[in-house]
Amino acid sequence: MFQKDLFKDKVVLVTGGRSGIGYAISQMMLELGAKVVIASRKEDLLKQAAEELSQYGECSYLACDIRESDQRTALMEKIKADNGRLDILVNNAGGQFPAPAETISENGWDAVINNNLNGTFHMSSLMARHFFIPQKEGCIINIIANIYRGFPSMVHTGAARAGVENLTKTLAVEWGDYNIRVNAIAPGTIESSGLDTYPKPVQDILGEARAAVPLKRFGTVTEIANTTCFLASPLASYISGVSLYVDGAQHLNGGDPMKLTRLMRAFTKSR
Ligand SMILES: CCCCC/C=C/C(=O)SCCNC(=O)CCNC(=O)[C@H](O)C(C)(C)COP(=O)(O)OP(=O)(O)OC[C@H]1O[C@@H](n2cnc3c(N)ncnc32)[C@H](O)[C@@H]1OP(=O)(O)O
Ligand SMILES: NC(=O)C1=CN([C@@H]2O[C@H](COP(=O)(O)OP(=O)(O)OC[C@H]3O[C@@H](n4cnc5c(N)ncnc54)[C@H](OP(=O)(O)O)[C@@H]3O)[C@@H](O)[C@H]2O)C=CC1
Repeated sequence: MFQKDLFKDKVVLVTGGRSGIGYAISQMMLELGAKVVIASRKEDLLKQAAEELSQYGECSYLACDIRESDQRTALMEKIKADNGRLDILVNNAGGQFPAPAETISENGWDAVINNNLNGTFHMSSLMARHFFIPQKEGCIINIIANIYRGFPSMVHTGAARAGVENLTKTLAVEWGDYNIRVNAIAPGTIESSGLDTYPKPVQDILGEARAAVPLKRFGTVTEIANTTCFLASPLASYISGVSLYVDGAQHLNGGDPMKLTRLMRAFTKSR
C-alpha cells in the first residue's frame, strides 16, 4: 500500500517488536526499506523474532527491559555504535493484567505504571537527547490503548496510558523546537498474541465484545502497523501531538464496560 522504499535508510527502534503488534510494525517497516532494531525482555524469543524478521530486511535486536535505566542506555549505545542515528522510535512495549481496582497491590500498580508510563517516557527522553535533538529530526509513536471512557478492569494501565496520551501532547509542543513529531495510536481490541495472555474471564467476553464494536470485529495487527507507518512517514509530516483511535469506533460504543470487572471479581473470589 505504501511506496516500497518509503523508509529507505531510516533507522527504527520498535520496543516489544518480538510479538504481536510490534512484530507487524517491524515487518512492515523492514518491507518498506527501514533498518529495524527490536527490543524486549525475553532474549530467546527476541532473537528468534529478529532471525525471522531478517527475511524482510536488516533487523537487529537487544534484550532490554524498558523499566531498567542501564538496559535502556545499553540499547541506545548499541544503536549509536551500529547505525550512528535513530529516525523513528515506536514505544510499543507494554502490558498489564485485568483486575478489579480494589484487588491491585501496590507492587502490581507500580509494575504497570513503570512499564507503560515510566518506561515510555524514559525511552523517549533518552533517544531524543542522544539522537533526535542533535539530528534536529525525529519521530516518536506511542502505542497506548482505548482509554476514552477510563479502563474498567485495568485502572493501572488506563492511568498510565492517559499519562502517555498527555505527554504525547506536551512533547509534541516542547520538541517541536527540534523538529520532532510525537503522536500516539490508541488501538481498540486487536487480534494479537497479547490477548492470549489474558485469563478466562477475558476469553469469555471476547465474542460479546467483538459484536459490540460498531464495525463488528476486532482490529488486526496489520491495521495498527499501517497506521504506524502512515504516522511515521512524510505523508504525516504536519501531524504531531495527536492520539489516533484505531478501533472501529469502539471508544464511542463498545458494549458494557463493567462486564469484565464483574467477571474478574467472581473469578478472583473463586480462586
Ligand atoms: C477485552 C480485553 C481488552 C484488552 C485490551 C488490551 C490488550 C493488550 O494490551 S494485549 C497485550 C497484553 N500483554 C501483556 O499484558 C503481557 C505483558 N504483561 C506483563 O508483563 C504483566 O502484566 C506485568 C506488566 C505486570 C509484568 O510485570 P512484572 O514486573 O514482570 O510482574 P511481576 O510478576 O513481577 O508482578 C509484579 C506485581 O504485579 C502483580 N501481578 C502481576 N500479574 C498479576 C495478575 N494477573 N493479577 C494480579 N496481580 C498481578 C504481582 O502479583 C506483583 O505484585 P505483588 O504480588 O504484590 O508483589
Ligand atoms: N492487543 C490488543 O488488543 C491491544 C494491545 N495494546 C498494547 O499494544 C502493545 C503491544 O501489544 P500486543 O502485541 O497485543 O501484545 P504482546 O503481549 O504480544 O506484546 C507486548 C510486547 O511488549 C514486550 N514487553 C512487555 N513489557 C516489556 C518491558 N518491560 N520491557 C521490554 N519489553 C516489554 C513483550 O516482550 P517480552 O515479554 O519479551 O518483554 C512483548 O513483545 C502493548 O503495549 C499492549 O498493551 C493496546 C491496546 C489493545
